[in-house]
Amino acid sequence: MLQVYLVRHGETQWNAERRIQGQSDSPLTEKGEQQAHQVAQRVRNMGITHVIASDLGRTKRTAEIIADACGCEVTLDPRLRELHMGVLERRQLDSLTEEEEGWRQRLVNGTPDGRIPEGESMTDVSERMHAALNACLDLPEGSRPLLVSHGMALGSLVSTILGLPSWAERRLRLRNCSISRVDHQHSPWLASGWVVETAGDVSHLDAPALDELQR
Ligand SMILES: O=C(O)[C@@H](CO)OP(=O)(O)O
Repeated sequence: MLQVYLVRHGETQWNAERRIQGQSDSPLTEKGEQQAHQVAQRVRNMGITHVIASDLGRTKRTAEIIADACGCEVTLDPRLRELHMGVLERRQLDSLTEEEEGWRQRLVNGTPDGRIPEGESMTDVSERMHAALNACLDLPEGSRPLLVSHGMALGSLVSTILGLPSWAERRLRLRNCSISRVDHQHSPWLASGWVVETAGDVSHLDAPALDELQR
């Protein structure tokens, strides 16, 4: 049975400032670096064979710290990027106008194909996340990959595996450097395909950062 670990990157400067990142980027804070080391300690003896990360700086840095501890290389996969948040990227959440907040709400509350102008829909992000996850099925027998990605991207993946709409990600708390795990099972009795083993585990972190959108 293929087991795939899913890790959200460490806290960034803009997470701490409640600034929307999407496919824009900001560096890990000191706390974010510390969280990445704590995940690395947690997974270093778990037999991870591949560390695959979104190509944004915050995920790359988190992945490097984890890969270093696991003795593997980082591979980049742009399909693991965060949802593109269009014209609202780089903006501070509390500075949004009523109209802008409306775009964001329509997106997170599941208006079909809702998107921020110039951004992606939740369906777009969950489709590319599933493609990246399914690519793990082509790895050699016995592989145990760990993917480093983002809050909404991972949330939409886990939600849709559960059979929920992609915007159910708002109901999942995937904090910075949380670990989730999904397994691919073949079973004549249970559901075949991807199943969720764990979501949002932060027991390895001494001080979980508060998610910027959940404070
Ligand atoms: O892009 C962002 O601002 C947040 C949204 O949840 O995602 P992440 O910090 O996981 O990249």
